[in-house]
Amino acid sequence: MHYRRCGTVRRLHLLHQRCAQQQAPSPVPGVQAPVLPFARMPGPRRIPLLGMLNDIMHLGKPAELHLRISKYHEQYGDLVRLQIGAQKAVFVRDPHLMRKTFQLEGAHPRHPLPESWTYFNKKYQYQRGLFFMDGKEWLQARQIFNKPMLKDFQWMEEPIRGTCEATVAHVRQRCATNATLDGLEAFLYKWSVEVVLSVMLGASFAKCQQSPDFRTLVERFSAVVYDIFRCSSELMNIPPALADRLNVQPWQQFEKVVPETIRLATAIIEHGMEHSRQDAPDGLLELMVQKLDKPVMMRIFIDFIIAAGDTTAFATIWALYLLACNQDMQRTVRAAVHESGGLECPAVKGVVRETLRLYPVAPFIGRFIEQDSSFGEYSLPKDTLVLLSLYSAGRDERFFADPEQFNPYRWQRGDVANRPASGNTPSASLPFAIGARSCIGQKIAQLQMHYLLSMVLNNFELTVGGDQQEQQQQQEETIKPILKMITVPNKPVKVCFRAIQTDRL
Ligand code: HEM
Repeated sequence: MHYRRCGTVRRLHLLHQRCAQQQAPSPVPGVQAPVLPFARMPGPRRIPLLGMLNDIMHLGKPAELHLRISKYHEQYGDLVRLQIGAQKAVFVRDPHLMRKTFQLEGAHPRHPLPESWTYFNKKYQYQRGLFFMDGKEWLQARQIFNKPMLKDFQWMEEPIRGTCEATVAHVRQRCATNATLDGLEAFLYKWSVEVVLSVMLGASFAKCQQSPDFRTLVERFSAVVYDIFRCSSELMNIPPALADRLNVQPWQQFEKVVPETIRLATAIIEHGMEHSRQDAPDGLLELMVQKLDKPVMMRIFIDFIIAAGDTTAFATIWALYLLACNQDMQRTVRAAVHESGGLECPAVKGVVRETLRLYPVAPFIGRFIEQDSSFGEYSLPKDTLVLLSLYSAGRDERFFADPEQFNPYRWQRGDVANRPASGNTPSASLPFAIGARSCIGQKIAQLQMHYLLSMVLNNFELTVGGDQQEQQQQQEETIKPILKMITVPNKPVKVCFRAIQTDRL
């Protein structure tokens, strides 16, 4: 599938780059380039009288923020200064400065939080998990999970593989009569929730799954976690205090589903603990029970599931979509999976990296800067919010050759043919962030996506949009990424899974 940057925009971009180069202070060997004041950083002008209203208007529809920011980068360059309400903010597209952002985050990195959640947490004095913690409390909790989840994570392979096998068997059943898997989002949500539960409970998860009560709990739990995503994304369009005051429907629903999630999560944990293998505990829950009080354990557990649900489900939808739209590449990757005989061959890893480059689930990772610093040629005041423009950087031809092309092989070392003259720049795509506060679920997400995609390629041929060629073309042409907290398709993606003869999973 090709998306091409329009010629005029590209010309404007090159023109701007040239102007920026001309304006930049000329570097004299041995002499540090002068640091320009923050106020000189380019960006759209703020009209003082309109203040906040102007900020909101020039940012446009929240669902299209990634496009608006891309336009600003075309217009102003790799750094764009913006005032968002009272907050000084900078959008950055340059890979070197994106990495530098994580060096400026300090020992207890702070990131922006979704307003609907912070409002809700405050209203109900509700304590949350890792994503919402700060300072020492965050660091203490985080240190418990770094080693088992990011460093020595091999123990997670078995439970995750088991859950993916069960999911693919389920797809086979459901697609036996109708190749289009209806309700793909909800289906993959349940899979994400089950994967995290299998990591939490270890081998006991399969045992718990034999109980119909437990299965009903998990089913219900996945549904409410999905509801949470739906309401919070609708609440993006309205300040939460106003949503609460007007008692709008998504707010009412939000207030209903959050306590329900807690109730169900408690029931699941209690069931899991009751049935866990006391002789050989092998899940994360065991470690949490040893190291954390029950209330803290609960909130971290629930937040793992909330963080896992939408991110992995939608990243996988995008991966399936890209494979389904690119038939030749799909066949090549399938052949590579067959040849490797495993579930994590470089081609499949490339599919995941490529998917997250084109559709970064979190398109604007943010960090508040800990102290006055220099940033490129500018100074950056303490507490400035730096936002990484992952969507724009991932589609920039300076960093990726033929950037709109889905090419999982560009990530393989030594693949000279697919490298741009200036080289591929992997650090222009940081979908899980880096540094002390990067995604704690990165390995879970990667393992589960590698396994599921390999199994799917072994078992099915993927197409989009239904049986008719016309329907397929329509889906390819009209599916666009929009922001609903994370990057999602603007309408449901229809993927057809046509079973192929195989003796492997
Ligand atoms: C494709 C899937 C995923 C992507 C792209 C993703 C991306 C991210 C990113 C970019 C962050 C950093 C956000 C920031 O600092 O502002 C983050 C944080 C986090 N992620 Fe993920 N994530 C994914 C899956 C998961 C999964 C499966 C889990 C389950 C454990 C998870 C749990 C978390 C948690 C708890 C945090 C907060 C960490 C902290 O603040 O210390 N994520 N994720």
